Amino acid sequence: MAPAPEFKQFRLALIQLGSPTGITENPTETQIKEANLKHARDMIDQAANAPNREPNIIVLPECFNSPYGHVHFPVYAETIGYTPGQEYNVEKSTSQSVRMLSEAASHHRVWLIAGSIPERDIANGKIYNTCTVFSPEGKLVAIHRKVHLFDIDIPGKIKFKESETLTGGSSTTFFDTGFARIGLGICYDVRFPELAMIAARKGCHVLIYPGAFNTTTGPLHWKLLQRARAVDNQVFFSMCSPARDTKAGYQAYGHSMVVDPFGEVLGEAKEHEEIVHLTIDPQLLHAARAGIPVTTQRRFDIYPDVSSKIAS
Ligand SMILES: O=C(O)CCC(=O)C(=O)O
Repeated sequence: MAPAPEFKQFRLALIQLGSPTGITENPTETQIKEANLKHARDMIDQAANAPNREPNIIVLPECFNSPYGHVHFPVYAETIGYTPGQEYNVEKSTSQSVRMLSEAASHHRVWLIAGSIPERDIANGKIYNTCTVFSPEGKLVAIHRKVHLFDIDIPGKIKFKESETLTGGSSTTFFDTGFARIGLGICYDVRFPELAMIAARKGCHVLIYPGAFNTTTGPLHWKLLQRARAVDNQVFFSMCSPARDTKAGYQAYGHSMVVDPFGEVLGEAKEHEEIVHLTIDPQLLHAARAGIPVTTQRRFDIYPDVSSKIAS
């Protein structure tokens, strides 16, 4: 593994994306996707052009091009065809989302962590919840397929079963910029500390998880989990949500945020559409690690089985 780049100060913008307005009544799926993509593009422009706060990284939320729900994933899924470590030809991509996102990243010369979209793998026919990452040259440089599928049932509150149509990814993902190593996850992945821990051990300074919690588990755990992952690993931790749409079948919690390596919330949106602009200062990471040196105090001798299933 290549050494992590030196961690330098940079600016981050989280787009808490709302639903597009002005869609015709009873729109087709094609019209909904086109409106979602156009709205995302407009908001990327807005984030990139913020005076005196031009970001180095822009983040979109989970499932930004489709409604959120297992019945929608197969309908909205696009084929990407990315192989890690191999050059990807965006011009030849059949994914309209990938083409739009690449153009937006290169137009603004910005890193783009493009939330997630439903992805169909042409080789096995399976559908994944996939985050794509674009460099300031518009190159697709990484994808993360949501590893842990959101299958929950809280009687009377919320039942959701992504596994009815989705398959979980099978790798941890990070990528290097000129100013930080960034680790990725998607939403429910935040509940599994091992994923964040592995990314931090591999040298990630900042972990970014597009997400879409709901109005039941959001108030309970959204902030708690991000603060926990930040403190466990002494890294910056951020999740970017869609804005809450009270007319949608699935109401996202909102509250996109960034937590620093001490566990303090650096910035947080409310429920509506909003762009959170923040500066990420490496000094906070260095100060947390120097003052509370857990990163050098670990007792690997007593927890070698941390990532193995313990026989019952
Ligand atoms: O973990 C939760 O409570 C919510 C997860 C979620 O909404 C998702 O994975 O999409």
